[in-house]
Amino acid sequence: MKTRHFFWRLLTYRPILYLTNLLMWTIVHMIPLLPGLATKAFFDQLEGNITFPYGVWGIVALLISATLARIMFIALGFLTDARFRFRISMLMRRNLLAHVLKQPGARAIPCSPGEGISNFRDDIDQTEEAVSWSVDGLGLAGFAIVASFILISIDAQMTFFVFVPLILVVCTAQFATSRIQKYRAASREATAKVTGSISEMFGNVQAIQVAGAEARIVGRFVKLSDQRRKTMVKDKLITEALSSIFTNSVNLGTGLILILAGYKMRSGAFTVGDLSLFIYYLTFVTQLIGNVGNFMTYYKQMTISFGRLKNMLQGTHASALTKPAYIGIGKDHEKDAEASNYIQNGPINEKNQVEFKPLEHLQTRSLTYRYPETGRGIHNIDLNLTRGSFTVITGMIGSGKTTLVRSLLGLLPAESGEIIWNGQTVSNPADFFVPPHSAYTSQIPRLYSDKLKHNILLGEPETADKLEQSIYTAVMEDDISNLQDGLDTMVGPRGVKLSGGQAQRTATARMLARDAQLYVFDDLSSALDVETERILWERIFSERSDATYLVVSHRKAALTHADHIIVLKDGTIEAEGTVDLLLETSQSFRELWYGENTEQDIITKNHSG
Ligand SMILES: Nc1ncnc2c1ncn2[C@@H]1O[C@H](COP(=O)(O)OP(=O)(O)OP(=O)(O)O)[C@@H](O)[C@H]1O
Repeated sequence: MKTRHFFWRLLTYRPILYLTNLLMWTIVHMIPLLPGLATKAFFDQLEGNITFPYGVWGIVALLISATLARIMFIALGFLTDARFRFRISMLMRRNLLAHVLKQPGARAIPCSPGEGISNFRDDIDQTEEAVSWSVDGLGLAGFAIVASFILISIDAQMTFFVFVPLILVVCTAQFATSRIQKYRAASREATAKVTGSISEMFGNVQAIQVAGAEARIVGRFVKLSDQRRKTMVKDKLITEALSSIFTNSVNLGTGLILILAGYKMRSGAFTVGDLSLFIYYLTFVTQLIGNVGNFMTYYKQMTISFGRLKNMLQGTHASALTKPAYIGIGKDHEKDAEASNYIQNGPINEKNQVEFKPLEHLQTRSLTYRYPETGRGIHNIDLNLTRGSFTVITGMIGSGKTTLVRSLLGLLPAESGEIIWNGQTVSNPADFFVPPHSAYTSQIPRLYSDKLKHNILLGEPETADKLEQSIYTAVMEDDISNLQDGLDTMVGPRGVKLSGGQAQRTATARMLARDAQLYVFDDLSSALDVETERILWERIFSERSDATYLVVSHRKAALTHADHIIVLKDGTIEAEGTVDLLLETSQSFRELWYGENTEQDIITKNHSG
């Protein structure tokens, strides 16, 4: 989609509101034609060139009325402008957020969270600004046409000198366009890097402290800030230079009018009234030039912002940004068919519309995903899970276990292959693999700054039985009784007030608080001791023996329960079968099995091999 199409879609998002806004600002810009003529009449009356029917006071009354009317229309214009611009920016932010939430979880945004925030804030503001400035065009053009007509009829030569600056400025602005784009893109990128760096620093304070890396991190931040300073100065400089060209070319025009008028008035061909009209209109021509210049600059800057917003969409058509949707303000939403659905189900209600199908058999055929950055991942994976089975995926570090689980669940977009649930292909795994079809605990638990209870329920209705049961199964009951506020304990940002094991079990309890056909665990062992993990599996089996399990682990506690084990190596299945079979046939499996207490040896061996 080209920038102009995007721009047009924004203009027509709320057509009546836009047209009302356009009308208000057209009147605001056209009204000055009247006081200009009244001022000319005032001086012509004083000079005795004309006789105005209501005398000098009639002219003064006309001037005051025109000014008051203009003030009123400016006020109305601001009201309509605010209503319009906030609607379009909210629509874009809403649609962008909905898009991010719909993306495969592990690839939701193509940049750091800080850069993402910068896209949401600055690029949308920039777009809103450009669209908002477009309402001045019609009124200013109308003013220019009528004013030129009047001025040419008085003195064509003088009129030329009024409009020379305008022509100059338009040419200069066109010439400077490529520079503006270049500097704006650089300053946006530098700002996004600084924001990204701040968010990374805040998110990793502990890692920075324990590595004693404060000085280096601050040094990097200073470097990024310095780059930003340089690009911002260039950006600001060219913007201000253009604006100064706009203003000064008009000043030049005024000077020329005064010199020319002096000569002409001496010969009596030009009246004081004519001069007042030229000077009066020139003020508005100044505004016209400034506004045209501003609009051109904002439009160019919007082109950059649009490019960055498209990048956030990761290949989805840019019309997704302007798709009409419920935005939560104004009366319009009541008419919006989506509104009631949205309020009940949230922005990604497709998930709730997938028909529930109890699991009998789950397969993957030739499932492949490679990370674009490294080309590593998984290749041609065939999985077979039957109802009630316990399948363990194991393998050395970096062998592709997490990638496999994420690709299956739609958290990564599979490059090729098929996922088949009860013989039917799952077309959109990200929407399908959620409760009640499946529940998932990731390797790194994601907790929110909220009560422990709310972190487990995460929006599920609070039923004491379910909460208690999931806490017990996740072996958390002792931890909760030892916490000062029990289930009401605030866990802090990202769960920092909990130990790694407590956070992992909170995430497990969250998963178990949801009824699901398939439970997927990605490596509980990273934060659980062997004994706690053993108890956890025992409780899970005694309470949910009918469910199906897919578990990433290299611990005996999980491997001994497995009906089927898959050994991954370099993203492909190296061996599969039961513990006994694999102990006989797979060297990698033997290393994992016998090396449980010497994991470091395996890591070293794997890396050196
Ligand atoms: N976000 C990423 N971008 C690029 N490459 C990645 C990314 N995540 C993982 N990889 C690469 O893909 C391969 C498989 O990684 P994956 O995380 O699936 O392995 P794993 O077996 O789960 O490892 P671990 O046991 O450490 O959890 C690795 O070589 C890794 O370097």
